[in-house]
This record gives sequence, structure tokens and C-alpha cells, in this order.
Amino acid sequence: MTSTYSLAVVAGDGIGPEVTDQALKVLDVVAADAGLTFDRTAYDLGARRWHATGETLPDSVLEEIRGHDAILLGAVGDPSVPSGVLERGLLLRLRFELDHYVNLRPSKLFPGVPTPLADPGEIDFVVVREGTEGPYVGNGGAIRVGTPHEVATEVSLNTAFGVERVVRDAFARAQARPRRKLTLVHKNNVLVHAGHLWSRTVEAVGAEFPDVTVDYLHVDAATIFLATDPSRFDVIVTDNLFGDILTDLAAAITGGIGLAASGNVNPDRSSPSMFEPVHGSAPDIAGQSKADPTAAILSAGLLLEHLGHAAEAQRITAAVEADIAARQGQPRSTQEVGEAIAERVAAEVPVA
Ligand SMILES: NC(=O)C1=CN([C@@H]2O[C@H](COP(=O)(O)OP(=O)(O)OC[C@H]3O[C@@H](n4cnc5c(N)ncnc54)[C@H](O)[C@@H]3O)[C@@H](O)[C@H]2O)C=CC1
Ligand SMILES: CC(C)CC(=O)C(=O)O
Ligand SMILES: [Mg+2]
Repeated sequence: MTSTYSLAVVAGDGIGPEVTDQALKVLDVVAADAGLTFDRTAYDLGARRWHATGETLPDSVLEEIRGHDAILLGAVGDPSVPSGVLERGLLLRLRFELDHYVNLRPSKLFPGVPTPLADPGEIDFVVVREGTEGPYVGNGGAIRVGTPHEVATEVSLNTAFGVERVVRDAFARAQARPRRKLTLVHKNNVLVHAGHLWSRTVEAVGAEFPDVTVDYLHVDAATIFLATDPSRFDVIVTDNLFGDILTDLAAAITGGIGLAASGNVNPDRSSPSMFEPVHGSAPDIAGQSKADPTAAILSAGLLLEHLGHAAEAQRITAAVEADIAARQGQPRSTQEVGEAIAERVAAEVPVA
């Protein structure tokens, strides 16, 4: 198995660099024990570069990044930059250009984690969010801007090809899990064109996975069940926008946004997959060492798993789980949390 990987690091804005530093610290410990090498290239992309050059993601940089084995991203977006410039021009461009059509967002309630739910039950599900289509493709426009007669559209794009490939991925993931259950979340009572495409696709692909139980929820009802009965979920497959919203809620019920990891996966491996926390750049706490780096650290674990190092990924999960169990609510800095998790990983017996 390959033991040297090239890793593109896009730390980004706000708390992005703070949490990414800690993720790299933990990754280095695991890598050293496992005999893995990550040749890292840091990319200066985000608000600073935009202010200095007007660039979000130059083509040449995109091509360089494309040549790596994987990408670790912090977060993107800054109040000094018009909303959408970096989110669309950098983050979404990476996801679209690198064909990250599976946005994988696991949610697990670790023992000892405070949750706002009185009776959470066992929470362990994964959201498979479509990553390259939906309302995020920029299929819209505006006329008569700034007038009382302004008209703005943002049309959701859903293709049979795009829906089928992500649904197929979600079924495969459901089949590999003990409960083998897949829930389609959409709004097919109102968004009938896109919704019916999703429903028909789930029905057709589902015929190839007879041992996976399938159900359906409208997205509004899904939010109810995430708050009242989250243990009913195993694999959720949904579109780009619904998945974005549902996974912030999923984070909130499983200990908070500081714990939620994600992978922007290209299952075909035709380009590098990108791993990042679910959260954003959190300008309200940036530069204060208050950010929880756990989500970034767990995202590095997802990166290891994607590269075929499941045992090493599990070492990170175990160290995080132990750290969370030991948290007594006392405030710790970003660096302290990262250091504590790195120490726990180092103290574990490495897998032979
Ligand atoms: N993947 C990405 O790069 C994303 C970027 N964004 C961008 O980030 C900027 C801020 O967006 P918001 O809507 O405020 O979402 P956000 O996720 O950055 O912050 C929401 C709330 O969660 C808190 N928070 C986030 N991460 C945390 C952490 N690791 N530890 C402790 N608290 C944490 C923040 O302090 C804030 O109160 C915007 O420019 C937005 O477009 C938002 C989401 C994802
Ligand atoms: C900033 C958005 C483009 C992304 C987002 O909120 C997310 O992927 O969770
Ligand atoms: Mg989001």
C-alpha cells in the first residue's frame, strides 16, 4: 500500500488555520507511527489573497491542487469579503471542479457528549449530501437589481446522472452498515420536478439493494425527527441544500458544530477528495483560540480512512472519544484540545 501521500492544505479564513494546525498535528502523530508520509503543500487561498490580488482560485492553482492525493481544508469566508465570493469562487469551485459528488457527513453521539435532547437514544447516522448539483450550481440571476421590481432566481439543477450516482453511493453505504436503512429526504410534495426524479431514482436503484430498507421524509418533517427521534436514521441521502441545513442540525444534536466532520468525496478517485469540518470560518471567535478543533481532527481521520488507512483513522476516533469523555466542561484553548488529542493518539498502542 502506498505510504507517501501528497496533501494539499487549504487552511482558509477565520478559525480555519487554527483548527487545521491541530488536525495536522494529530495527523503527524498517526502518520509517524504508521510509517506514512504526508508531503504537504500549503495554499494561500481565501480572504487575504483576494484582498491582495483579487483572486479566489486561479486555474493554475486548481490544477496544482488536482495533482495531490487528498486535500485538507479549514474553512472559507470572511466578513471583509462580499458574501459568496469565496464560498462560491473557492470552496464550491473546488467541490465542483474536483467532482466531489458525495458530501459525506457522519453524525455520532459519543458517550459523555452534552446534547440538547432530553432522551437522545443512540445517534449514529451518516448524511450523504449531493455535492455538485442542486441550488448551489449558480443557475440563476437577477434583473432590476436594487429596485422595488428586482427579480432574482436560483434554480436548482438535478440531473438523472448526478442523482443516480449519489443515490447509488448512499445505497452501497447503507448496505455496508448493520442497520441497512436508507432515508431519502426531499420535498417532493412541492418541488415535484426535482423531487420526483429523486424518488424515482431511489426506487429504481433500491431494486438492486433488496436488503436495504427505504423510507422517505419531507425535509421539514425530517427536522422534527432529528430533534425528537434521531435514532431512526441510518443513512440519509439528500440534495445539496437540504443536506447543508440538516447537517448543522445533526451537529447540534451530537455535541455541537465543533465536533462535526465531513468529506467531499470523489468516489471514482478521478480527483483528490477534500476533508473539512462541517462548520465555517466562525469570524465571531476567530483569533481567540476558542474554536474546537475536534471536527477538523475527525476530518483528518476521514481522510485517512479514504486513503485506505481505516485502523489509523480509528485511532483518531478513539482518541477523540476518550478526550470527549474526559471533558468536564472546563474551557480549553484550541491548542490545548489539539495537544490533548495528539497525546492520546501517541499514548495508544499503534496498530502493528
Ligand atoms: N465549509 C466552509 O468553508 C464553510 C464556510 N462558511 C462561511 O463561514 C463564515 C461564517 O459562517 P456562519 O454562518 O457564521 O457559520 P459558522 O459555522 O462559521 O459559525 C456558526 C456558529 O458556530 C460557531 N462555531 C463554528 N465552528 C466552531 C468551532 N470549531 N468551535 C466552536 N464554535 C464554532 C461559531 O462561533 C458561530 O457562532 C461565512 O463566511 C460562511 O459563508 C460557512 C459554512 C461552511
Ligand atoms: C459555505 C457553503 C458553500 C458551504 C456550507 O455551508 C457547507 O458545506 O456546509
Ligand atoms: Mg453548511
